[in-house]
Amino acid sequence: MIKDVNILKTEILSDNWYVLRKLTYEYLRKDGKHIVQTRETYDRGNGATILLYNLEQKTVILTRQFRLPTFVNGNETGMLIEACAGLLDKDNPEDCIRRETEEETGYRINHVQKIFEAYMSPGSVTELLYFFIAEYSKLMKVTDGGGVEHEEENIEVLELPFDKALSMIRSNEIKDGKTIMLLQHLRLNELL
Ligand SMILES: Nc1nc2c(ncn2[C@@H]2O[C@H](COP(=O)(O)OP(=O)(O)O[C@H]3O[C@H](CO)[C@@H](O)[C@H](O)[C@@H]3O)[C@@H](O)[C@H]2O)c(=O)[nH]1
Ligand SMILES: [Mg+2]
Repeated sequence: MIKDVNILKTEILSDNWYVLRKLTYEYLRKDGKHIVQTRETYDRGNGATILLYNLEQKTVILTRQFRLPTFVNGNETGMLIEACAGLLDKDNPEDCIRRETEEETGYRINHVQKIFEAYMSPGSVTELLYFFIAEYSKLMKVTDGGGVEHEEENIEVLELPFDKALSMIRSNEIKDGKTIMLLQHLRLNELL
């Protein structure tokens, strides 16, 4: 247990798209000694993610898009299957996820259920991610989705049988943390 954490110095190493900081801080160790350490934090704000599911069809809506960080780290095509997600900007998490759902998947949803929140990479990334689920039906489809044109998001929308999506975790075709957590939540709670 450490306590009395005190930030002594903040340096901005990069402030381009998101912000990379170098922080020097001190804390009180349990033996009473003050320790000084330096760590970097990557701040891209907070985010929200959602899994849309249909009880009758036993299907879920996922997206597929190119993710450069995965391409430079072993993902041959760079394409990643993910639950719909987006950064909060100035919205609250619920408004954000409704907006992102319509932009990325083309479904206009109203009732969303928050299930939990999680730090996804707490050793270096500040982001807190808010997790939601919601039921969808064909009637809620209002556009093709695909993401925001001017941001060149090029998002494909996938409708998959739930069991197929679960098997794609085991086969490593789905290897995005938030997506695995959401699919497992549905199974653990016997929602689908
Ligand atoms: N020009 C430019 N665009 C960038 C850069 N970095 C990111 N972007 C773009 O900024 C947009 C952000 O889209 P969102 O839908 O708001 O966020 P996201 O990238 O889908 O993030 C979501 O998923 C992440 C990965 O799982 C989550 O970490 C995050 O919380 C969020 O839920 C994307 O079009 C992305 O390509 C950059 O350096 N330059
Ligand atoms: Mg997104």
